[in-house]
Amino acid sequence: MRELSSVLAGSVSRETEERLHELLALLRKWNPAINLVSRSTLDDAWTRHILDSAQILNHAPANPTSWADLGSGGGFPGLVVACILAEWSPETTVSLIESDTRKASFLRRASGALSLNTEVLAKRIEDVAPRNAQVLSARALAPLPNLLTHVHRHLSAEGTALLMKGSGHRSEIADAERSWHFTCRAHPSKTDPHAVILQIEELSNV
Ligand SMILES: C[S@@+](CC[C@H](N)C(=O)[O-])C[C@H]1O[C@@H](n2cnc3c(N)ncnc32)[C@H](O)[C@@H]1O
Repeated sequence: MRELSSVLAGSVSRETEERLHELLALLRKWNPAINLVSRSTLDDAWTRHILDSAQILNHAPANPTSWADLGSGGGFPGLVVACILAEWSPETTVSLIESDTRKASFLRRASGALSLNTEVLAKRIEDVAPRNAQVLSARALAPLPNLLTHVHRHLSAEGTALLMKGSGHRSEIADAERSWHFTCRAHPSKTDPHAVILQIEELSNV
C-alpha cells in the first residue's frame, strides 16, 4: 500500500491516517447497498480514492476559509479533504453538495462517525444559494464547460477551483475557452498518469 506521504506535501498524524482508513471501511460497508463507487475500484480503493483525493490539498491555500465539494458522491474528494483539514485547519467547514439523497445520507453518517467539520447539502448544485467559497473541488462531475457554470456560481472572486480531470482535459479546456475566460494550471496526478488536477482561477464569462 502506498504511503500518504507519497502524494501529500504536508505531513499528517497517525490519528488522521486512521480516520482515512475508517472512511474506507465505511465505504466498503455501504457500497453494496448504495453503489458509492464502482465496485471494480474497491480492491485498490486506498490509491484510487483516498490518495487520489488527498493530493488536491497540495494545490489549495493553507487554512481555507471555506471549501465546497460539488457532486461529492461517496465523498471524493470532499470527505478525504475534510479528514485532513480536521488536523490542518479545524475551523474550515467543508460543504458537500450531493443531490442523491442516499449518498447524502452516507456523507452525513460518515462525517458524524469521523467527527468531521462538514455540512451536507442534499440538493442540486444549481439550486444551492451561491457559496462564495474560497476553494471548490469536483471529481467526475461534468465536462469542463458545464462544470465552469457551477464554479462561476459558487466560487469567490479570488477563489481557486481544483477540478480532477482525465486524459481528455486538453480538449475540454479548448471547449471551455469558447465560453469562459480563466487562468488554468494543469498539475499532473500522482496516482494516475493520464489524469490532472486543473487549478482554475479568475473565471469570468467571455
Ligand atoms: C460520477 S459521480 C462522482 C462522485 C465523486 N465525486 C467521485 O468522484 O467518486 C457524480 C456525482 O455527482 C452527483 N451529481 C450530479 N449532478 C449533480 C448536480 N447537478 N447537483 C448535485 N449533485 C450532482 C451525482 O449524484 C453523483 O453522486
